[in-house]
Amino acid sequence: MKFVDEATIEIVAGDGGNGAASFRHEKYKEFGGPDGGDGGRGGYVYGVADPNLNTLIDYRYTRRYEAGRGENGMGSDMFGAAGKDITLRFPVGTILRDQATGEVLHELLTPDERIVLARGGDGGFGNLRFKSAVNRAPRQKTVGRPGERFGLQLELKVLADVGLLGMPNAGKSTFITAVSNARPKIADYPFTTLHPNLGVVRVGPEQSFVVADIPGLIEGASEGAGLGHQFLRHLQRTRLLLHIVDLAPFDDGVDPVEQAHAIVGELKKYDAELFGKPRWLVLNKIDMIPQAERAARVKDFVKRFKWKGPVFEISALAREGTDLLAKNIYQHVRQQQRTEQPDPAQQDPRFAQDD
Ligand SMILES: Nc1nc2c(ncn2[C@@H]2O[C@H](COP(=O)(O)OP(=O)(O)OP(=O)(O)O)[C@@H](O)[C@H]2O)c(=O)[nH]1
Repeated sequence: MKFVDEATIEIVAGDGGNGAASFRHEKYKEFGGPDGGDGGRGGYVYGVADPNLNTLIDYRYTRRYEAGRGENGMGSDMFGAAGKDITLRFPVGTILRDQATGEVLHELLTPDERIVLARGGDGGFGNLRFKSAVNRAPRQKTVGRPGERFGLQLELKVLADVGLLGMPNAGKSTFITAVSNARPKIADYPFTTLHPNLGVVRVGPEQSFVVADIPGLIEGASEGAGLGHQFLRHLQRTRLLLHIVDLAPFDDGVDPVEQAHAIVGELKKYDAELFGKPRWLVLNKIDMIPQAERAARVKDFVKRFKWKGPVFEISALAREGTDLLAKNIYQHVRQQQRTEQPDPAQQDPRFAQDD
């Protein structure tokens, strides 16, 4: 299955309602003045960056999004009601492009950011507006203006803060499940991660980060065997890599140190920029190692792997050590984020913040 991260939709803001041409009907008065009200404005289409969404999959099924038309004006000075606005929710990291030109209109980078996608048309004027000293009974009225409409291309560029590395079966999916709201498919055989798993990890009411595994980063992936390359662009902003190691592999004769070296070798070939990111070692499945042996196993691994960076011991399955790790990750990510705020000057004025 391909990771769905692109969709094209049609955005249709509401047309304005027409103005009315009407005259007052009053008893005993032959010619009442004009009383046709204006049409209502058409509904707007808004876009919001929703931190709880991870994919654009829904936009593959429903392609057309239309706001309401403004009501027509009526007699007795009645103005038409505005058309109903609609709000489309996109995952944080969605890039919006004009389908016709391919031009990037906006990138939704900030959680809960709200923008105008398409403006509804203004309502037409009723004949009330055309009354003047020389024309007391105008029949003029205007029709509502059309709402904006265009094809919108969506591309989800997931801004993962943390990338997961590890051999198949190391427990990456289980780790994401343990700490985040994602529900990746988990199976007890290698290569289950054929598309990237993503999760938003919340460590407090307003504190979260996005974790994503890096699929197919196994031997051969750097030659294009896996889906890794496709996914690489989603990891451009990764601030930390977690190298997850199964410290208790089932197969006899499998040395976790050799496996860990293989991953690092792959990473190096795969992408120099990723290789240069800060990396932490996460020793998983410690629940399978008798308590008395754990310290020695960890020490032995670190020594033989010649590892000098941070080390965490966890059981993703039993959720041991996972909260502590998540809190440490958050602090690290936060520190780095402070120095990398998106530049608001890059935003298209047509899509300026709506207030
Ligand atoms: N005992 C134990 N089993 C674990 C732990 N973490 C993961 N597992 C098991 O290891 C197997 C593989 O876990 P996954 O989370 O699918 O591993 P993965 O690294 O995502 O594997 P791929 O999707 O193939 O890349 C599953 O049967 C998990 O239940 C752990 O901490 N302790």
